[in-house]
Amino acid sequence: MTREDLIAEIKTKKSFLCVGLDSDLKRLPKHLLKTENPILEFNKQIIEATKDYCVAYKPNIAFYESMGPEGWRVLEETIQYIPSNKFIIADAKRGDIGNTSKMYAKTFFETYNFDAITVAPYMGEDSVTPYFGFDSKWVILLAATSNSGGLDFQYKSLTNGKMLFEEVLEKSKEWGDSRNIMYVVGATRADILQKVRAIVPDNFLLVPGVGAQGGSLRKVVENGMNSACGLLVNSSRGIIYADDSERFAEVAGEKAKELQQEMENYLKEYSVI
Ligand SMILES: O=C(O)c1cc(=O)[nH]c(=O)n1[C@@H]1O[C@H](COP(=O)(O)O)[C@@H](O)[C@H]1O
Repeated sequence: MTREDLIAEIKTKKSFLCVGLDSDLKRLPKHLLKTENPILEFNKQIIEATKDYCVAYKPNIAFYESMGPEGWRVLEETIQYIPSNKFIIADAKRGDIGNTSKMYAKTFFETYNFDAITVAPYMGEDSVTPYFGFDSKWVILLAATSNSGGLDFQYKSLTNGKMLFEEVLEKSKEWGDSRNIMYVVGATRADILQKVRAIVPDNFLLVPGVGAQGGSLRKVVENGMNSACGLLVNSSRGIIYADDSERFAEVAGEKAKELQQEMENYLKEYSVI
């Protein structure tokens, strides 16, 4: 999906919500366990219930890989089920030497037709640039992650005075631009979003960490929204596991709608729509 199409979808849906499909057999509503393919059934019902309120879906690959070949089949069928106007992110957090990265890119962009993949930048330029040879596909580089361990390296100062996450943003601007790179900045890191925006004013940011991890959507918007919105805010557990009864999909839809309505207000407040 192109940047123009993504922005158009955000304006049409009045939403910058990404629903995370971190689908775990252990957390599924019990009645689904009787169906032939519980995870696929769960995903389909979640997608049906949330598709009017979001612009993106983010299957976290670990949840599918962990099931072996059957997990990859469920992943493929899930992607096929997602409506074509949605931005689909492979949350795979890959990163390797160039020829291996190229194979990861083929896997997620060609074999599975994702729009974007999350990539760890630690191995540098030649580990990231192989993802750029694909039309309308995106790299989402980890910059300032939402987890507590994110503080171990990402905020350390380098000899040039910059923090490591700032260096990731600066350096990666030499590799791509706002048409093919997004950055992960956790909602729990809203305090550094202004620093992020000073370096990458135009790029989209993937912001996980609202809901279950406690990040504030308002703070994210105040510090990170730009004139094209520039944000995809993810919630996984807060939506998909909001209820574990037979009403789980309905409740997931309600949770997604609540976030969409808050987002619509911000999009209006910041004159994006
Ligand atoms: O790349 C990500 O999506 C990601 C980066 C990050 O810094 N923190 C983070 O939580 N994530 C992912 O975002 C999702 C967050 O899930 P919830 O906390 O359940 O909303 C999970 O799939 C995480 O793997």
